[in-house]
Amino acid sequence: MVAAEQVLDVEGHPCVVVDRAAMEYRVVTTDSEAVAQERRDTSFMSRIGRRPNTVTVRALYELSLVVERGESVGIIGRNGSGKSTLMKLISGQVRPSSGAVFASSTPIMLGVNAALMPDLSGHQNVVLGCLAMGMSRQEIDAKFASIVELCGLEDSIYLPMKSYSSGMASRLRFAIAASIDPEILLVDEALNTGDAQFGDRSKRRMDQLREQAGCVFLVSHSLDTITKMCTRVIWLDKGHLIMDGDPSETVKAYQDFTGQLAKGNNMSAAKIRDEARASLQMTEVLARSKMRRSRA
Ligand SMILES: Nc1ncnc2c1ncn2[C@@H]1O[C@H](COP(=O)(O)OP(=O)(O)OP(=O)(O)O)[C@@H](O)[C@H]1O
Repeated sequence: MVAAEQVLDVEGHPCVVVDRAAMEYRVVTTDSEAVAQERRDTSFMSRIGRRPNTVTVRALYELSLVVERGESVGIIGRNGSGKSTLMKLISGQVRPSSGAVFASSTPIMLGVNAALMPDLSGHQNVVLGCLAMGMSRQEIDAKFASIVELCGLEDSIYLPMKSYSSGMASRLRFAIAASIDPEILLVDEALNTGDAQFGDRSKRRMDQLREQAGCVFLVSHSLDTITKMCTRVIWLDKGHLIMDGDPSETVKAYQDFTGQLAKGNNMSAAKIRDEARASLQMTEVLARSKMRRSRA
């Protein structure tokens, strides 16, 4: 029930608008009881065309967000809460099962955007990856040396990708994605691997990109990093949006929640989560860029 509502006029153009987006996956399972339960819970009509041994995984329940230029949005939550799914929806890697996601320009997800070809050399993959991000051949030639320097693969850049270790491949992927200055930058820290030396170099480039970007989304399990770097924090739990607001307040509530869970106080943890969710200001996206927020 709506207790109070307010209309927000969003100034200028938002960078990202998530409009009632939800994401569910159909997955094969060997748990016959789960399949039977799903059959009991769903209508015959909705099961037409589905494979019989599959169940639905709800990665993200309906969620709306408006992110403006200048915002640095941290996304926190336990394992499996939907953080990477939200990032993939924003980057366009996957389409929502329902709802829509709009972006003012192509979002760049550091580390995973480039789909590399194992039979091609690192050099050829740099060219392909950069072309795919919309760069011209001249721009690629001009940036090639700095890409190689960033990934530190001077000795193997002309060798086939299939001869790279997984760390080397992920460094190349990062360097390709980091070679353009995106307006919308997505960083999923869990996806970035590499040794300590690369860690320093990639962090410097990430800081640079963050400063230049219009808006940044950051997934990290380091709450310190999130508090330091973000102007707004979103807490997700089991696919539900729990909190969306001030970094210190949101991180504190999340820490209280996980602290209670760690002590085995599941009821207290659930209370913290439910109270946070009860005071969440829901965003509703209205036609023609008018956004309305109402307190649920
Ligand atoms: N491709 C997929 N197919 C089926 N289920 C998926 C897929 N990707 C994610 N899921 C499920 O969706 C839910 C959310 O996953 P997601 O990766 O978004 O969580 P996360 O918050 O990023 O987790 P983590 O902190 O462990 O990286 C999980 O239950 C996961 O099993």
